[in-house]
Parts: sequence; C-alpha cells; structure tokens
Amino acid sequence: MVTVQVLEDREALARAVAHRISTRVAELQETQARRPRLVLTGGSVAGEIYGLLTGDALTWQEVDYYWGDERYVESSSSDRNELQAREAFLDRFEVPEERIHAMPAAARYASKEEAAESYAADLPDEFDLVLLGVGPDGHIASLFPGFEQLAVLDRDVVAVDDSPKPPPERLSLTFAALNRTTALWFVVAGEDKAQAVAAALAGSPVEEVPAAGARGIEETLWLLDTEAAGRLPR
Ligand SMILES: O=C(O)[C@H](O)[C@@H](O)[C@H](O)[C@H](O)COP(=O)(O)O
Repeated sequence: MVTVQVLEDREALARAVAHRISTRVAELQETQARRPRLVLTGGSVAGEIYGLLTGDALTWQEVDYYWGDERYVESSSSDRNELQAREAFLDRFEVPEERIHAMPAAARYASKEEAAESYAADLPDEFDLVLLGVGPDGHIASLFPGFEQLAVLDRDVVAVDDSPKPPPERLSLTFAALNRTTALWFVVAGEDKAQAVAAALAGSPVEEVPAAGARGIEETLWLLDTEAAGRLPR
C-alpha cells in the first residue's frame, strides 16, 4: 500500500520521522525474534532525523544497520554517509561495531566492483525498514536517472562512477535489494523536490524518475513537508 503523509515544514517532518522510526524499531523488537534490520540513507534531511532520535540506548544497540548507498571515499572523509550516521546517533547510543554494516570505504578493495561484491555478500534476505531521501532529479540511494545501474536486478550492490551529485564515486543498493523490505519510507523536504515527488507518485518511468521504482513489500510511505508535496494533485 502506498501512503502519503504531509508535515508542515522540514523541522516537523524530521521530528515526525524520528518518532516513527523509534516506534517502528520498538514494535519490531517486541514482535520479532531477530533484531530489526534498518537501511539508512544519506542526505541532509536524514542527517537531521538521525540527530533527533532519542530514547533508550539499548533499543538502538539492538538493531542491524545497513546503508542504501555510500560515497566511495576514504573512511575518515566527512562525505561518508556512515560517518554522518555515526556522529548523529550511532556514537551517541554506543551502538556496537558488529551492528554497523557500513559499505566499504575507498582503498579497502582493489576496485569499487570488488567492494560492491563484498557488501552484497553481507546482506540479509530481507530488511524491515528502508529509508530513502530523494534528489531533485528523482534519484534515490545512488540510482540516478538514465544510469545503467537502474536496470541491474541480478545483483544487490553496484558501483557508480560519475554520479551527478558529488562525490562522483559511489556504491549503491539496486532495486533488487532496496525493494526486499517490509516497509520503505521516502523522506523528502523542499520545493526543489516537488516535481520529482509528483512524478514518482504518478508512476513515471523508472529510467526517468528512479524513485518511482522503489517500494516496500507491505508498506510504501511518502513522508513529505508541505513544499515537497506542493505539486501533488489534491
Ligand atoms: O548519499 C546520498 O547523497 C544519498 O543517499 C542521496 O540519495 C540522498 O538521500 C538524496 O540526494 C537526498 O538528499 P537531501 O536530503 O540532502 O536532499
């Protein structure tokens, strides 16, 4: 089922999403025998959400964290999505290293392709929750309009060379992996995203608007601020 929720502004959105994530994680911990599996996104909205996560450190320590995409740079680079999440909440809650399934940083493998293969080998059969930011061009994770990676369905992780959003070298989950989740939540703020949001929800071709191709098995939720929802039909 596809659902849309609109929050007044960016701050209200970040608060609402942080609350939703906490509630979902706690529910999963109560009802499931295994630890919840959460796929994190990069991007500025995500950074704000992570900073607002509160609650019991034990809750956050008992989650397996994966990433939908990563910038393929040195592990210490401030461009890393991994570092953003560590600084915003993983460090704060002292999440143990074995729960943090970060994508490989540059230089650990001979090539990006090898790094992608190694990350794919570490992925589970199914995720509980995938979070995705959306770019003004409709990209999600590091799957960009017109890029060949959009069509890769026989692998879970791909390398990207020339990302239009810097930095250019990246690793990304494919639709095959992103859509293997019970719930998938888009988190989008800002007027510059309104066209992409409307096009994705209208079912535009995935090659033009990658966000149109991501969905959860049971739940697909668009969490928007008023500006990002500005071009949706009433
Ligand atoms: O690593 C990244 O850059 C991303 O994961 C990317 O897909 C991001 O989520 C969107 O570009 C939205 O980013 P903003 O929230 O900053 O607009």
